[in-house]
Amino acid sequence: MEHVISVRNLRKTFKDNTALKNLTFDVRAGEIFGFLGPSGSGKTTTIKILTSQLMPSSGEAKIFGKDVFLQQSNIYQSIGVLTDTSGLYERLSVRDNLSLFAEINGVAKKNIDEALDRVGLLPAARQEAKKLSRGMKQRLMIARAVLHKPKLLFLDEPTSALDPGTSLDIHRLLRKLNKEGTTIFLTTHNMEEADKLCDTVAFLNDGEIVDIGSPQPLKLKYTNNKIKVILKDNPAITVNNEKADAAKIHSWMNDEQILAIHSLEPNLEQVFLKLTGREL
Ligand SMILES: Nc1ncnc2c1ncn2[C@@H]1O[C@H](COP(=O)(O)OP(=O)(O)OP(=O)(O)O)[C@@H](O)[C@H]1O
Repeated sequence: MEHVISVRNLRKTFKDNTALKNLTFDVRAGEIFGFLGPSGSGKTTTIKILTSQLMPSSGEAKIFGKDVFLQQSNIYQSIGVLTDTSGLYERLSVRDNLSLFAEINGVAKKNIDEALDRVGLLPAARQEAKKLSRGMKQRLMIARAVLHKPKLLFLDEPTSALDPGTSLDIHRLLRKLNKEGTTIFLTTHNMEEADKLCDTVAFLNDGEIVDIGSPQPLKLKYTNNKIKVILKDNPAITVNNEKADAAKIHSWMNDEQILAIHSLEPNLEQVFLKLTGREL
């Protein structure tokens, strides 16, 4: 499998503060990769290094097989970066925002309407940016990041300031971009978002990856192997998912007592807590 991002023993120290300690991970072509961690764990520092905005103290970071620090000028052709919603020209229209951005960055303008269409903003092309909702602004920022059709898109907390409905909208958009072939690297501290969107998640704590994998296997790895049974005349009863407790479930079933059975598989939030002792 082709690796779009390869990071080996990456370390970043700011004076006496070690923000990243020996990070090692790979991102496969075509996946949505979630970099999860609480505030201060090193997510933005990692994105900055991967997008060659910040030098690491040591280690190696490659994008499309090329070292990000040796090939700086080429890297921006294959990546798109969205770090926050600042930097829009409030008084310009949606289309003119992209047009000016294209001019400043030497990107062809022919893709503007296609980019607006991809993010569902074509009908709003003439609207002034300052009149857009937060979600629409975020879409415009995404359109800006994908204007040159990058194969890899970096998103730092893409839904952090959005309400749940608008976040869902952005999730749908990211899935669409991913289906069209864009590999996505996103940071978030929203575990539900990561669970729904990501093919792979890496848990970052204090500058270290404490576990990495697909959400479902990760949750199963840390499951406590319990099942919750809700009976007609009783509160919920927790039993072990083991042979010894099978007879109990069988007998409740025979007596038509069972209203519902739930596995007690942990969510990613609980997995993180189990791994680090820290909430997000
Ligand atoms: N320019 C800097 N100078 C000094 N320390 C820094 C600098 N940038 C980041 N740090 C420190 O590095 C650590 C990681 O910060 P980083 O911004 O990468 O975390 P984060 O996971 O992105 O947090 P958040 O979710 O709040 O954005 C923190 O302790 C932070 O204070």
